[in-house]
Amino acid sequence: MDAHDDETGGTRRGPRTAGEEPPVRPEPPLGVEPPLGAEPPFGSEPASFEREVHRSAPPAQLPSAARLAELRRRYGRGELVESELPGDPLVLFHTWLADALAEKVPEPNAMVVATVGADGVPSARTVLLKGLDERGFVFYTNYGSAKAADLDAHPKAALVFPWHAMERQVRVTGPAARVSREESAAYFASRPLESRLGAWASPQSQVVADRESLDRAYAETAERFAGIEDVPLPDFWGGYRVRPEVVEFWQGRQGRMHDRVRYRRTDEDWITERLAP
Ligand SMILES: Cc1cc2nc3c(=O)[nH]c(=O)nc-3n(C[C@H](O)[C@H](O)[C@H](O)COP(=O)(O)O)c2cc1C
Ligand code: PXP
Repeated sequence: MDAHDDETGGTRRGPRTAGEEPPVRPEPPLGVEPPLGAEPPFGSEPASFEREVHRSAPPAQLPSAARLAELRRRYGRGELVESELPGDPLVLFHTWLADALAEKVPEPNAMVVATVGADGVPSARTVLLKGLDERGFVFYTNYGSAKAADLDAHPKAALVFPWHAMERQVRVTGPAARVSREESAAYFASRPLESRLGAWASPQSQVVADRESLDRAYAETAERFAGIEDVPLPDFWGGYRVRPEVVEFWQGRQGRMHDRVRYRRTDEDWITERLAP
């Protein structure tokens, strides 16, 4: 069964009909993900990124403004049909996440989290969604980070799942609160050792002298916990849960006449509304 035809998903996908233009350019094949845990160990020779991007000459031709202006994609993979939408936005979210996983969207659980600082300035950055249930969307971070300071000042967040390959976007807004220490500890214990050491070693969002000082901090942390398998949860690290109050689903359509459906939480239920694209 085509995942988009799932009745609970409220979305449709079908072949292009006669007379429709083909996409401007065929999509390149998606990269093959290495198996989990296949990354080289911390401190080993980095991937070719640094050599290729930072040490080589700049590309002969930078994209011109005109070329940028021509970059666009014509959407038309699916549609959102109100009569088929589930009453609970999390049901639809799960369907869309499953679709993104099935299509091997890279990092399908990556989401942009926007926060507002005490000074009213917004900030946004990518984090990974690590838990989801009726209570909300969970991510983990350093409680001394800039985003944590923002959430201390304004405990509300906006999330964006940018599933471009699916021609889909999901937006979520709601209050954000720290998860329990037990929940953070359970998640922390599930992380690879090197990431647990990294959490201890990195004063996230602080200015540091140079790369070497970070590497030194990591090496000192590794030494401090040498032989200890159960590296404990730092008290400055843990999760946030964003309780969805508004969830908007966006499906790209032709002519920029996209489908947008917004769910708004009421005392006992959800209201759905269609928004203009
Ligand atoms: C794909 C991706 C996933 C990331 N996941 C996380 C995450 O789950 N938690 C986190 O603290 N930072 C994560 N980061 C790093 C953040 O984007 C950000 O650089 C860091 O949290 C510091 O943000 P802040 O200074 O605004 O607090 C991720 C970055 C990328 C590109
Ligand atoms: C700094 C940082 N903390 C936490 C995470 C969350 O992911 P994980 O728990 O899988 O390392 C990431 C993911 O890139 C990250 O970069």
